[in-house]
Amino acid sequence: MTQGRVIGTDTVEDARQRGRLIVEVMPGDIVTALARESAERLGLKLVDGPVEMPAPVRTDGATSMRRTLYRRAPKWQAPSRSPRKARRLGKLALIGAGGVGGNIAHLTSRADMAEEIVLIDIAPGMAAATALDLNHTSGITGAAGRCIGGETLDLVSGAEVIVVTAGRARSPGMTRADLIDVNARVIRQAGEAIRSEAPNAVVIVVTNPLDEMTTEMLRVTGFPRERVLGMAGTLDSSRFRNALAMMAGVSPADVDAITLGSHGEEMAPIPSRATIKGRPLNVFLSEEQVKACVKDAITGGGQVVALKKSGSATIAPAHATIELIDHMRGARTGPVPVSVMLNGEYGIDDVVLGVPAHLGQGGMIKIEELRLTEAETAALHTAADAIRTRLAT
Ligand SMILES: NC(=O)c1ccc[n+]([C@@H]2O[C@H](COP(=O)([O-])OP(=O)(O)OC[C@H]3O[C@@H](n4cnc5c(N)ncnc54)[C@H](O)[C@@H]3O)[C@@H](O)[C@H]2O)c1
Ligand SMILES: O=C(O)C[C@H](O)C(=O)O
Repeated sequence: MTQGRVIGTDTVEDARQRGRLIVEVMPGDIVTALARESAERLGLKLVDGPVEMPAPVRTDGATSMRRTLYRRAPKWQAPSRSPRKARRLGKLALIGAGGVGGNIAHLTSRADMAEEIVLIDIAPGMAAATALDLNHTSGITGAAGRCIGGETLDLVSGAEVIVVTAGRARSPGMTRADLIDVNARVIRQAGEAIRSEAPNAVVIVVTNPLDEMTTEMLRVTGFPRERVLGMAGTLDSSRFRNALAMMAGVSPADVDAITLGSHGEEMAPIPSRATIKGRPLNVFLSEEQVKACVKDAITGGGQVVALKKSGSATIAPAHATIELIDHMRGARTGPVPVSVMLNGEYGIDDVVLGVPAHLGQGGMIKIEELRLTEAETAALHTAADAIRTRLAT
């Protein structure tokens, strides 16, 4: 008996809404014309395109599907993908060399991602000490990139990419929004130095509250929106995937999921676009279980804060920042969640919000507008309104 599998959409209605059918061929599948016939009967539009075959696919002689089927769903994650040939950055500057900045320095230095890594921190001696410590690893790692550290912001001069983690982290009982005043001052200082010393840089803001601080960085530097990005979506999406993988008892590499919206109370994980082993979540999880995973993603940062008592997560945020840098230097491709100023995308104007976008050497290339459910779209609008309100008060 032959089999044909049509997967990658939650429901037929969802597939209709998206206007396309996604077929994924897995090793060992027998592909027949059955899927095409079923699709046509259901009135679905098929989108032809190449499908990467993970392994040889047997066919039963039916001709219509062969090895080229339908375009794959976008992949939001790539934990197990082998790195493509990537560009090495020139000068990478890290403003803030604390928990997150120090981990970013470690990861970038270990992977020899930049010719020069400059750490800047107002804490006396701290950035210089970390830079020296990292240089001491080069005899083991063979990394050729040099690290330097100092206390003054003019060290950003000529940087190609600048990551800003300077500022206070929250303590138990605080929301990220509680940091708005204290950290806005830090962002203003950093932004002014960036504007004068590194006018062509792409800036990745990490400091919280993320969307508000990215807005402030845009305002102070006057840079185009393409060059001021906020990191949070890659972290929140990783947390969402981790929660789904644990709940379903599968490897995180089998989970594809994205989180959009604000990096705050109004975070918006997107279950309608999530898959496990290429299948909709409801194949593996109940509605209640998915809700629990959504909650886990939203509260993930707070859970770490509660456990640490002082300070917040540092390791996953550093990896999530590397994901953005990797997209910019060509080590990864495809859309990635990032906070950017919206100019009408998703029906939202003049607010920095987490959305999927393609990144390249000069920062953001293009925002990808996903078809979301009504509830998910409403969640984005709620997040946008909340950010507007916080910035206005
Ligand atoms: N966007 C995200 O997903 C995300 C994730 C984790 C942390 N964060 C945020 O990142 C920020 C840093 O977190 P952390 O854990 O690294 O904190 P941390 O306290 O370990 O490090 C912050 C560093 O900034 C330095 N600093 C403060 N003001 C400065 C200035 N004007 N110039 C240069 N350096 C300055 C401090 O000396 C300190 O070393 C916090 O605001 C935190 O909430 C955001
Ligand atoms: O939770 C925090 O305050 C830090 C960061 O935003 C995170 O999500 O880990």
